[in-house]
Formats: sequence, structure tokens, C-alpha cells
Amino acid sequence: MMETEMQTRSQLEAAEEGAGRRSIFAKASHPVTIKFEDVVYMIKTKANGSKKGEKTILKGVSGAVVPGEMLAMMGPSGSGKTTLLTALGGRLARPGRRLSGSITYNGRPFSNSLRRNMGFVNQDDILYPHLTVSETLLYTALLRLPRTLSRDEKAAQAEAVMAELGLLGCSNSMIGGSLVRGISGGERKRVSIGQELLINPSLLLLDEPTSGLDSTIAGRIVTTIADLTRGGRTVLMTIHQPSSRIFYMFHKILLLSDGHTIYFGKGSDAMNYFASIGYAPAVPMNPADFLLDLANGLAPDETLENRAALKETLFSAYSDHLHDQIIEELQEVGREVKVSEPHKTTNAWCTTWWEQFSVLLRRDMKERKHQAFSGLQVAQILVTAFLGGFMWFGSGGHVQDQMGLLYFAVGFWSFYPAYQAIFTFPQERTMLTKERVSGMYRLSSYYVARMVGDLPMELILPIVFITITYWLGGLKRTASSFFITLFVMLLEVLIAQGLGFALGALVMDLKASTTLASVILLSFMLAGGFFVQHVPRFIAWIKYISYIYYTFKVQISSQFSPGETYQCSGGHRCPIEDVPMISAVGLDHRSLAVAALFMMLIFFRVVAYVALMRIGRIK
Ligand SMILES: Nc1ncnc2c1ncn2[C@@H]1O[C@H](COP(=O)(O)OP(=O)(O)OP(=O)(O)O)[C@@H](O)[C@H]1O
Repeated sequence: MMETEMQTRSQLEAAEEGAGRRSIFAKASHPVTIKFEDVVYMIKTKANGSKKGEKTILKGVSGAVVPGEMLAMMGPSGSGKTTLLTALGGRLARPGRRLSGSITYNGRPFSNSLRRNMGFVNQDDILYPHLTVSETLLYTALLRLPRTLSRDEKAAQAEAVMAELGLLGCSNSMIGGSLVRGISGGERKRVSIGQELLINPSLLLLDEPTSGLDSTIAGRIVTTIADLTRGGRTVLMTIHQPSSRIFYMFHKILLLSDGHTIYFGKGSDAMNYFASIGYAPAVPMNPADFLLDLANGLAPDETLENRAALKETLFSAYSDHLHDQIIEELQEVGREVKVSEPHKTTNAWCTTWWEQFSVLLRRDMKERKHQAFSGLQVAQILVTAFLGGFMWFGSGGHVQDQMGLLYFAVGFWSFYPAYQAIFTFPQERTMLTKERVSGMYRLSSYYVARMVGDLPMELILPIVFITITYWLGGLKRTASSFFITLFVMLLEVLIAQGLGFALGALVMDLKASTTLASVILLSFMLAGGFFVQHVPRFIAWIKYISYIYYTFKVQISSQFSPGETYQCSGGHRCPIEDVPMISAVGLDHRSLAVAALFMMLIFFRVVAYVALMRIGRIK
């Protein structure tokens, strides 16, 4: 069966080369030797309630992997495998955490050019659920492959990856997620791997590529990954409990226990090493299971109480027998490896700003088309608009009622878009981090695409709402008043959306940002001039930062002019400025109010952008 698979693979390679496509099994363009020596990683923790403490997660881990080799990092849950992989992928250091020791790639530290020559497959598949398999890979190809390739060539490359990973059968199926049914877990994992293989990476890091899969599918995935090393790729992966078939595919094993290395070397030598220090399985068993038992402190003849003692013995055995030997090997590798210049061409962005923007816009619209104009949302807006319109139907001429209608519309559109927008960035965070860390696109192209993609939805519904309530509610029947009302409402919608984006991006936590939004919007609403006219001085300034106040002010001045009168008590006509709400808000300085609204429109979006700059940034 293996032979047939290999034959099929060679046939595919030949066919692809014939068609001008690069096989994922082709030679690595810039082979990478990765060397890590005495890597220590500490984080600050909040131990004992509020007292700060420190936790050492990696305690002096060393090793090297050369092109053509596949290393498996094994160990119990919490032993530090993912942390080490993330450190080796150049994605770890953050303020408040300390990484020490040396990690080099062809003798050099991590660089941006390496980042674009490296594939990193996360443990959780971070994929858009509403895209199909082929759309997912196509968009990744369009964003990650160099601008020297045409669109058709990039599409052909995505197709080739699907063929080689056995994804053609489900190419038109949706990825799916927790709420949408989609492809299987194994297929999803292969899509995640395919996204990284598209760029023909010389260094491939995978975090638990087989977790949650049955041993046959896990075996197929690891076989494919092992084949990648034939082209001179360097592969590192974390793996929990491989079957023995998978275990023997690895060239090297790194066994961790509580952040300590207890074994590093050839997989086939691991059992001999542990036998030499007195630990051999009592019955034939999967070597991976045996190694994991040892890393957990469980030897065949040990009792559970002796776990800590056994671990200590294994740590000392590593220091006594393996550590120096490994350091010598590292020096040897260091002498052999040519300190290579980073290849400059990959330092620039793969695609132009415009290409990134248009691909991201298309992808965003495809992914979210099910949300856009969802029946429920349209019904919600229509019902509210008609409800408002009919409530105020025939109120024309009653100043107080008209003010009420205006404030109802201003209030509704100050909250609704803000709450919708708050979800945007916290929900996108993992995707944005994954794609920005791998250098797929500029933040500005992503940000502008996101803003533009939201526009139709953000503008069409309020236009419908305002048109219905304006004419049903009996507001001033002139085209200029209507269009001013509409214009300023749309401006308010965009500001409210900007506030939502900014809060979501700053706080990145849905509960906290919605709570914050409630407080801010409530204070803006109260300061808007409708509910309270005699606000104490020390708190009166809030109105100057309230977009609700400015919007209401422009709305009022679109309906009433200075010197106008209205029917007041006792059948008299009184100046319009005598209405308490109008006197509080004023009919003057309309242009200033519009200018303030434009400033807020820009301000909130700039804040959101700056807050997003920290996502996916590696220090
Ligand atoms: N940011 C963090 N804050 C607090 N603890 C952390 C953090 N990152 C990692 N840890 C801790 O470090 C240890 C190692 O975590 P890591 O995820 O590397 O383990 P692992 O071996 O990959 O586990 P698993 O197999 O369950 O994924 C764990 O005890 C984990 O709780």
C-alpha cells in the first residue's frame, strides 16, 4: 500500500512539474538547520492570590535538527512542548516573560525572512468556517505566494496542494466549525497543514498535528509530513501519544518532563538509553507509551508515590549522560552549518497593498455573507422602524413629540452599530494573530478591507430605517431636512461603529468591552440634551465628547430654525428656542457640530487601528 502511495506521489510530482506547478515534495529552497541551547523560559504568575511569582516552564532545553530530519517533541500534558515549539517558531517573547538561551537558524537569530520561509501549524485549526476548502487554500495562496506568480499560477498551486493532501474530494465542502457542520477533523487538519505547505517552507513546525484523530488518519498525516523531509525540509512537531508505527517515523525524539529534557536523540536509541540507566519495559509495549510513562514519573516497578523521585533520577541521568554529549553535537552541527545570509527577496511583502486589500475584502465578504442582511437582522430593523414610525404617526406639529422621535432614532443608532462592531476584533483575534505572525499582509490592508466590507451592511439598514420613521413620523417634509437628517444619522452610525471597533480592539474581551460600552453610551445618551437640561457644571463637559449630543443638535437644527414659533400653552405662539431641549442644545454652530462628528469618526478608527497594532507583533 505504501508503495502504491509512493508511486501515486511520484506520478503527481511528475504531472505537476509538467503543468508548471511546484510539488509540495519539491526541494526546499533555503534549507534550515535549527539549533537551540539551554533554552529557559520564565513567566510571571499571580501565585497565592495577588502576590506575584515566577514560573519556569522550560528549564534548559537543548537540541538541533538539520534539513531532512523530523523531530518529535514528546512529554506529558503541561511539560512544555507547545511552549518550546512556539519559542523555536520565534513567536514567544512578550513583555513580562523571559526567554533565555540561544536559538539559531543556520547560525543566525530569527528574522523576518525566515518567518516567510517557515510554516507553523497551530494545535487548533484556525480557519474561517463558512469558506470552502478550495476557497481557504486559494485565498491563502493569493496572499502568501509571491507577486511574481500570476493569479492562475497561485490557484494551480492551491489545487496541487489539495491534490497532494488528498483534499480534492472535499474541495467544495465548507470548513465548518462549532456552529456549522463541515469537513472532518482530519480534513481540517490537512487544510491547516496545506496552508503552510503552499509557501514551500524549509522549516515546518506543527503543534499536535494528530490530536483528536484516529491512528490511521494520524499515520497518513505523519507519513505525508515525513515525505516532506525528503526535499531537505526541517520538521519539528509536538505529539502526545504516537502509535509505534508513527514513533519509528521520527528521526529524533525530544522527551520533556516538567520543562526538563529527559531524552534527546534518535528515536531508535531511546529505549536502549533508558535500559542502560535501568528502565526497561517489563512487557513488550509501544515505545511512545513507555517514554510517556517515564516522563510522567511512572516506571514499570515504581509506585505512584515515587513519581517525583523517579523524575529527579531521570533529570540527573540526563545531566550525567546526555547533556554534554548533546552540547558537543550542537558544536559539531554549528561547525558544519554555513552561516547563511538571510535571502533578501523574502523580506518584502509577498503581495502589493492593493492585492492584499482586494483579496481580504473578497474573503471577508464571502465568509460573512451569511451574516450580511440576515433575515433576522433585517426584520429587527424593519419592525423597529415601523414601530417608531407608527408611534409618532400624525405627531407633526407637536414639537415635544418630534423631539422624542429624533432622540429615539439618534439613540437607537448610537447603540446598535457600536454593539455589533464590538464583536469584530475579539472574534477575529486568533485569525489575525495567525496571519499577521506569518507575515501574510499589512495591518492597514486588513483594516481597510474590514471597514469597507462592513459599509454596505452598516449603511443600507439605517437608510431604510430613517426613510420609514422620517416620513411616517411626520418630520419636516422638505428634501433638505430629510437629507440632512439622513446624512448625520449615517455619520453617527459610522462613529458608533468606530467606537465599537475601538473598544473591542482595546479590550479584546467581549464581556469587558460590552460593559464598558454600556457605561460610555449611557453617559453619552444622558449628556445628549434630551433627558436632562440642567446638568451640573462639573459633569456638563461630557456632552462635548458625546456624539449623541452633536447628532441630536444637527437633527434639531434640520427641523427648526431660529426665530420660528410653536404652539405653546394657553394657545399662544412661543419662540422655538423656549423649548427646554432646544435651548439646552441650541440651534447655532451646526457646522461645528458636524466638524466634531467627523473628528470623532476619524479618532475612534485611529484608536482601533493603533490598538490592533499589538496583535501578531513579536518583540
Ligand atoms: N501564558 C501562560 N501563563 C501561565 N502558564 C502558562 C502559560 N503558558 C504556558 N503555561 C504553563 O506552562 C506549562 C507548559 O505549557 P505547554 O502548553 O507548553 O505544555 P504542553 O506540554 O504543550 O501541554 P499540552 O500537551 O497539554 O498542550 C503548563 O503548565 C502551562 O500551564
